[in-house]
Amino acid sequence: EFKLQYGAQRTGKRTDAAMERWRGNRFGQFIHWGLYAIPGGVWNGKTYNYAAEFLKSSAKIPGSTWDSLMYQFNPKKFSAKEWARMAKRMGAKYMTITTKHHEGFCLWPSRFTEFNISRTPYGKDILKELVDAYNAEGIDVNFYYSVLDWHHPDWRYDIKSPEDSVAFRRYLDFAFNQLKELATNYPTVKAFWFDGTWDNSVKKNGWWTYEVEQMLKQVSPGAIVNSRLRADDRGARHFDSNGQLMGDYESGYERRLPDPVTDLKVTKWDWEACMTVPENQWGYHKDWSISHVKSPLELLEMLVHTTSMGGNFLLNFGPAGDGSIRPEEQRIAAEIGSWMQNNGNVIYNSGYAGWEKQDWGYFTAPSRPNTLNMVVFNLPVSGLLKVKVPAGVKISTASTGGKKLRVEEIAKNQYLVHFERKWFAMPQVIVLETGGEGKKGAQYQDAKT
Ligand SMILES: Cc1ccc([C@@H]2N[C@@H](C)[C@@H](O)[C@H]2O)cc1
Repeated sequence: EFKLQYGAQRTGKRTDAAMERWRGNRFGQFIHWGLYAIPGGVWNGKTYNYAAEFLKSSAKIPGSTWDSLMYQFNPKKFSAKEWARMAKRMGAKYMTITTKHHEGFCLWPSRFTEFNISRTPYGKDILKELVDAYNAEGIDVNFYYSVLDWHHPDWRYDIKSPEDSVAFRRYLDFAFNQLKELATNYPTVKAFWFDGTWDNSVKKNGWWTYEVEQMLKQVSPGAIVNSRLRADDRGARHFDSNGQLMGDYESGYERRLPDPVTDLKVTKWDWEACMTVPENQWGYHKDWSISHVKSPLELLEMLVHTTSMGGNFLLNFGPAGDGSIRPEEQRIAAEIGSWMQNNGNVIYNSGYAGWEKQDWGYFTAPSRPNTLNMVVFNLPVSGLLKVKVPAGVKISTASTGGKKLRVEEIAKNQYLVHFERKWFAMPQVIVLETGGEGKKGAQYQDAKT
């Protein structure tokens, strides 16, 4: 055990109302929007295949050239209300917006840098427009903030000299002030999503990450921070040197999900996975033909998979420089939304059931006791859905769309739910009622071999 000053401040899940609301929201919309959306991955007629929000580095663009994109930022098609309505139709309960990505450009009129929205032709406070529009739709807003800042002269990747220390301390003060400004000026914001904290400079300043967490929770009671903000006294990140999760939820799953059989450890804490629609594009890229683009159903399965393991799913949208949402993303919002309309109850306020994963799909446990959801993605040709129950649990009924299904106990703690043998265009939900005692195991004999 290490004696830590800046390690985990709590063990176990937070149980306060703000965290229960964040947990119950389950499904969020990530939005990456900044100057990078203007070139959209193309520079001087050349398409760069790496993530569009990294174009400055992949195309080796000088800082002054990149920063002058600010004078072009004037999204004629931007409507915060339209974005919020689309997110509402999709069934998102929260939205996480990049207030400042690695490029350092701020979507709000920050007092601490000129590199912000007020100096663009657009001029207005985009963050306020988004917070107001999404909150008006009943959707919570969270802020993404990149500690890594390519624009700020005092940013350092590592601390190699006394000058680095002095400069980086100025940078940490700047970032602290910006975060306090965000928490103060946008009081309805519920959570802070930190990124760009992997460099040695931040790892050597775990104290600062601890102070930021404390400040945010003082300025904004109930505020939630992700584990990615945090480094401890010894530079350990996400989990402190004693293995305790720092921050309020684990945010290590980026473009990947935990395995429902081998990664069940994640069910012990709150966590969130964030996901791109293409293989690796967070900001708007003009050419999506360069990689696989996930379909609405692939993404819907990821949402259910995540819920089944007690996590939140943050699905990314990258609006174009003119503020429009590309057709692929509109279709995703519409198709996922059509299913969530009727089946959101298997996602919202639902989580890990603790039952063994089966091939046909996922279990989710609603807050109602003695019921369980089966979300079927892979219907077997037999139409028979295998269910293994924890010892002593009995399934009393199974129904889909209010219609009862035959439930057959075939071995100790094992059932088959008899489902229809036909093709379905969307995942099917079966509600199980449990309770009472399973039949005594006596009638099932183990083979003597
Ligand atoms: C190597 C790497 C650095 C930063 C990222 C950023 N984290 C995601 C949440 C996006 O913001 C991406 O730009 C991704 C990969």
